[in-house]
Amino acid sequence: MPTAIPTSVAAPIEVRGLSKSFKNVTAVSDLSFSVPHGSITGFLGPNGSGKTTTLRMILGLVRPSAGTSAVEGVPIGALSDPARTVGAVLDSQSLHPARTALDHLKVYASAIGVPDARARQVLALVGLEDVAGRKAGGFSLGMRQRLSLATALLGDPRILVLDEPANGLDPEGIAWLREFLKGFAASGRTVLVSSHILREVEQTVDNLVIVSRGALVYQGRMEELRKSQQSRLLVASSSPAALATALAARGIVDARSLADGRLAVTGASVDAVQSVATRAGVTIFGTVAEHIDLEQLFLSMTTGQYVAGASAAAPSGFGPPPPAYPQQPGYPPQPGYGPPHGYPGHPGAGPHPGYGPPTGYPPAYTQPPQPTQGPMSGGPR
Ligand SMILES: Nc1ncnc2c1ncn2[C@@H]1O[C@H](COP(=O)(O)OP(=O)(O)OP(=O)(O)O)[C@@H](O)[C@H]1O
Repeated sequence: MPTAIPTSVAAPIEVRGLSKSFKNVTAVSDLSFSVPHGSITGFLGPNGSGKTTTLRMILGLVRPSAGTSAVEGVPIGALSDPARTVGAVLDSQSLHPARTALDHLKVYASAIGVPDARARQVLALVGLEDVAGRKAGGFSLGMRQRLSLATALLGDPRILVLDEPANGLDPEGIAWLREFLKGFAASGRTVLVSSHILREVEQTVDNLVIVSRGALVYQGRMEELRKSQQSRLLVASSSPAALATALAARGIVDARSLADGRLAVTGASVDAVQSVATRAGVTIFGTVAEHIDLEQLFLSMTTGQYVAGASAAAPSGFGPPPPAYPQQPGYPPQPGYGPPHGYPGHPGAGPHPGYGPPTGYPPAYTQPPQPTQGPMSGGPR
């Protein structure tokens, strides 16, 4: 049985109307979202979309220009036991190169008031026990990432905040991280992990917050986003307007005119469109099925520069690719975000070897009072 993790009634992380400007740069703009209990929430957006700034505001390392953020219902500075509550990895480069992995962890363990023995425990959790005595300066990027993660785990936190942890990891490292995070969440804990590549975290996260230019463009479950991937037919015909009218009369209402004169029809088969066209006296010159995958959806939400995969296969003479794919119904930011109803545990995310109960994750222990230094790797900037 997993160790019971005491959870607060409040969401693990909640931000409301958060904004940050640096001189004339607006990094984050009126951002609101909440991270549900037990979720692995992906915080996604292109480079420069304000992810790091947001995470730093949540962690109390950057002062917001407006808005608030709360960890388990209170501003991070008001937490009575910050190291037990939240661990963070913001920058894996900030390790002392001359210090061994074990010594590095002991320094931080002492700073947050946990026993030295915890340093070896967390090294084992991240698979670095064999290099405990090696200097961090000689570590690969992947090993540094693991050591930073071990540092964040020292306080046995209920929440992990990770900024682009997959950066520079090879596929094996990414797969390891995925299993590690799933094990962490399966033990009832919560993860907020940022990335600029949806594909990188697609198989890891079960909840998403997507930002573009500092503002929210989507918040919801990964499953919902997956469901919204749909195919549409691009139909070239003698009269797109007449075809659209005839389709609408048969209940096929999602038909949009494209700039190249084709009609993009969702929710109908080629045969159905052909049959409606024939009855309406419209000649069909050609149809192309177009599938929208998650990455394209992500691009359309964050940059509006969706490139139609099917356009290359379109019959010649149909002009340029269609314009940006319109935003899906239900995607615009919705007011009043709260934790989704009936948020389930991660499907199939059971205990994993090397992490998670019953074998990997050690039972919680009582810590002495917290000193001044927090559990975050990398200091305030
Ligand atoms: N200390 C700062 N001073 C001035 N501008 C800043 C500062 N920190 C961030 N910015 C700017 O704010 C914007 C958002 O940056 P931020 O690092 O938060 O984005 P990001 O989504 O984390 O990007 P990346 O994935 O590239 O790290 C960028 O335009 C960045 O240049």
